[in-house]
Amino acid sequence: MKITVITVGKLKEKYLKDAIAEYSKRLSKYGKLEILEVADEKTPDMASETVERQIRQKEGERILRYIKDDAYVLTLEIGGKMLDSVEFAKKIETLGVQGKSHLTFVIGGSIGLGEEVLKRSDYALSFSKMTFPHQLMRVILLEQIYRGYRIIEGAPYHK
Ligand SMILES: C[S@@+](CC[C@H](N)C(=O)[O-])C[C@H]1O[C@@H](n2cnc3c(N)ncnc32)[C@H](O)[C@@H]1O
Repeated sequence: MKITVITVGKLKEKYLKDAIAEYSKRLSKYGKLEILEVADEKTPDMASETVERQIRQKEGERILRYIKDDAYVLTLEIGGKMLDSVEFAKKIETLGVQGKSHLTFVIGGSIGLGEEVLKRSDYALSFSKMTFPHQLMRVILLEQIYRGYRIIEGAPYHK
């Protein structure tokens, strides 16, 4: 299975880069992983709703260019469906059985995802009602995908 993670903005902190490198290495056993970064837009401190919508739209256009027609798209949304780790593992496994061999996860920028990206989504996935920084969200997502594969193969990691 191929997994693409589309994110907004460049990862800055070394400790996050190290964590991404570690989980990318662990995940390489299970398939091809690619992490794509699209440029973020500068968000003014006191941006109006209209300006924020325009920013989400611009970032969204960049995200959509990276989404392949055959990809099954999971957008990360606070208001999406919450799964526990076993359910998430089952979701990945079931998609594989259904022949969905290319999963694309999309993490929004600091003000979230635009409408057009949400429309392209096949599944809205929530990691809780709490808001996580988008850069940290990458690490949490990769760890959960790795955990999912370990659960699927019955390995002891998730205990
Ligand atoms: C800082 S958050 C954006 C907050 C923005 N107000 C919103 O509601 O989307 C950046 C991105 O991280 C992801 N994210 C943050 N917390 C999340 C959560 N609990 N579940 C799923 N995704 C989350 C989403 O993709 C979000 O677009």
